[in-house]
Amino acid sequence: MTTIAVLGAGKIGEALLSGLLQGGRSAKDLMFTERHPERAAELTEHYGVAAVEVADAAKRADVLVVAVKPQDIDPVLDQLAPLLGADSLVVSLCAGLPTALYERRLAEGTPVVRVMPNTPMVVGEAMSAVSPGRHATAEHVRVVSELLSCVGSVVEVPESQQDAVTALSGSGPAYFFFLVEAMIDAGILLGLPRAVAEKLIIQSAVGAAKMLDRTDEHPVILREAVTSPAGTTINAIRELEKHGVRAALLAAIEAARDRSVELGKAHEDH
Ligand SMILES: NC(=O)C1=CN([C@@H]2O[C@H](COP(=O)(O)OP(=O)(O)OC[C@H]3O[C@@H](n4cnc5c(N)ncnc54)[C@H](O)[C@@H]3O)[C@@H](O)[C@H]2O)C=CC1
Ligand SMILES: O=C(O)[C@@H]1CCC=N1
Repeated sequence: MTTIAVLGAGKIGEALLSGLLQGGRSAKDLMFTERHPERAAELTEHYGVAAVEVADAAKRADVLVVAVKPQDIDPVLDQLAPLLGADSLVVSLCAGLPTALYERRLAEGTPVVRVMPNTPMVVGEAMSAVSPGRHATAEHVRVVSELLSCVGSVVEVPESQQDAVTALSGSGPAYFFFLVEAMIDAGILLGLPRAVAEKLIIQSAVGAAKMLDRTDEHPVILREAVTSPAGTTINAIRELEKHGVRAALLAAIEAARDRSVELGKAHEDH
C-alpha cells in the first residue's frame, strides 16, 4: 500500500487525511508534518495518524503531499532539497506554485505533480485537477489520480490551466457557501426563523447539486424548469441580472485566477 505523508496539516491537509481514512486507507499508511505541535497532537488524537519530522516523512513515504500555504513554501523546499530525488514523488496542492519551482529547488529529476483539490474532500466529494511536471510520468499521474479518486473526482489538465482551475473549483466551494449565506439572510429579511431559513436553503442547495449531478441536464434547462411564465422566479432572475450577478461572478473568478498567477510569480526569482 502506498505510504502518504502530508506536509502541513491545516484545512486542506486535514481534509486529505480525513478523506483518505474515510476512503479506506489505514492510519498506519499515513503521516503528516505540522509546525504547530498543539495542532499536530490534536490531529493525531482525532485520526490516529502519526506526526513526523520532514526527514522521516521523506524516508518513509512514497508520496509527499505539500499542503502549506504558498507563502510558506521556501523553508519546506529547503528542507526537502537534500532528502529527495528521482525515486520520490512530490504532490503540490499549493495555489499558484508551478511545478518548475519545485524542479528548480529539488534534486534534478524529482517528479512533481501539481494538484488543485477543494475542501469537499472531507465528504469524499473533492474536485481535483492534476498536472504532471517535467519529470512526472504517466505512472506518477496514475498513482496520484488513484489516491485522489478515494476522495472525489479527478481530471487531468495541462499545467497552463491550473490558475483557472484554482479560481473555478479550488475556490469554488467558497462561492457556493457565500451564496447560501446570502440566501439565508434573505430568509431572515422575509421574517423566517433562522433555523427554518437554513434548512430551506441548504436542502435546496443539496437538491439542486444532486439534480445537476444526476439528471445530466444543462443548468439552463434546470433553471428554466423552475421559472414559470409570469411566476415568482422570473421576478427574482430579473433582479439578479439587474444587479449584475453574472458579471460579478465573471469578474470575481477572473480576480481569483489573477491572484493564483501572482502567487506563482512571487517565487519566480527563487
Ligand atoms: N483551503 C482550501 O480550500 C484549499 C487550499 N489549497 C492549498 O492548500 C494549501 C494549504 O491551504 P490551507 O490548508 O487552507 O492552509 P492552512 O493555513 O490551513 O494550512 C497550512 C498548514 O501548514 C502548516 N505549516 C506551514 N509551514 C509548515 C512547515 N514548514 N512544516 C510543517 N507544517 C507547516 C501550518 O501550520 C498549517 O497548519 C495552500 O497552498 C492552498 O493554496 C488548495 C485547494 C483548496
Ligand atoms: O484561497 C486560496 O488561496 C486557496 C486556494 C484555493 C482555495 N483556497
